[in-house]
Amino acid sequence: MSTNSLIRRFGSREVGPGRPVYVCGEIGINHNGELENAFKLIDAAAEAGCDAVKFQKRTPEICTPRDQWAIERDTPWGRMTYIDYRHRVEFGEDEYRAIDDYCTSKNIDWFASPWDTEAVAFLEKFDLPAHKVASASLTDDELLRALRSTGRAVILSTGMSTPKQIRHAVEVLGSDNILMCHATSTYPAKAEELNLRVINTLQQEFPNVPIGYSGHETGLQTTLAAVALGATFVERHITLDRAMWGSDQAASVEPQGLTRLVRDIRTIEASLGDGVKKVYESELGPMKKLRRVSGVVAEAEIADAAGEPVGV
Ligand SMILES: C=C(OP(=O)(O)O)C(=O)O
Repeated sequence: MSTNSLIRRFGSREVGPGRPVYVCGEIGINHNGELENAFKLIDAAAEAGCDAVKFQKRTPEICTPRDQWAIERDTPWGRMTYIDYRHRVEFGEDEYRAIDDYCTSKNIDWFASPWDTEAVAFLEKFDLPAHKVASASLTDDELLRALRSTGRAVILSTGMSTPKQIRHAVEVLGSDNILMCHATSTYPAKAEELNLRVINTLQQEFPNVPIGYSGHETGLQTTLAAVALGATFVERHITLDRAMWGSDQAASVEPQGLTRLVRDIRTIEASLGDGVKKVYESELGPMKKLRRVSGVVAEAEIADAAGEPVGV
């Protein structure tokens, strides 16, 4: 199989093996319904060097079970019913137009996970690089069919899903223009339940699908390990402040951490190399100084090493 069958086009960027890891800051609903917060999070993601920010788009009447609409809860905006709260944290078209313009001005992609088919139609008003299927929606065939029909790249998240359910979702979506991410759907996820080797299991089971990682853990090390294991894109929730009100804030990365995460991802991907054993020109000096053969420096060996890569 040619490597190119594993490359997905996201607008002007390419995602897949051999391409820079595509890093997405998941804003989700951490903006708490305030456009100003969304802009600040976009600033943080762009400054950190992320390729994209992501949102979640729901039609509250469809996504909220009818028997929960009237349940009252305390919120930063006072006591309100659950359905009113769901509307309060949802952006409409004007806000997304402003987000679209803002992201363009910052040269950062944005896209979203639609949680229902109306949300797909809503997002299709914009020229987005991709759509995402949240792990919770993996078994929603109607949603998957609607996403397939957009012709855009679709990122399928696989938390809380069995291998059989994942295979079925791939059948519904088709494998030509999808990417898949390994995820554990707990918030925050424990290290012992991240099971990062599943990244390699998915690579083997779906050899023509680029595999990435959607993390909900605290800390950054395990997301960096996912990159070392071959994740071609990475998503982490981002927040302005982990202490802010909202269910996802505590398991999110703050701006400083995001900057470190992207910096370290870039270092790791540069360090992974191409896997071909070679002697670097920069090693010739140390070789001359340090390597001894029968008490003398092996001049011939240096000359040899300066040539073609050495096969092993
Ligand atoms: C919840 C989402 O994704 P994941 O399952 O990857 O966390 C989402 O993208 O809305």
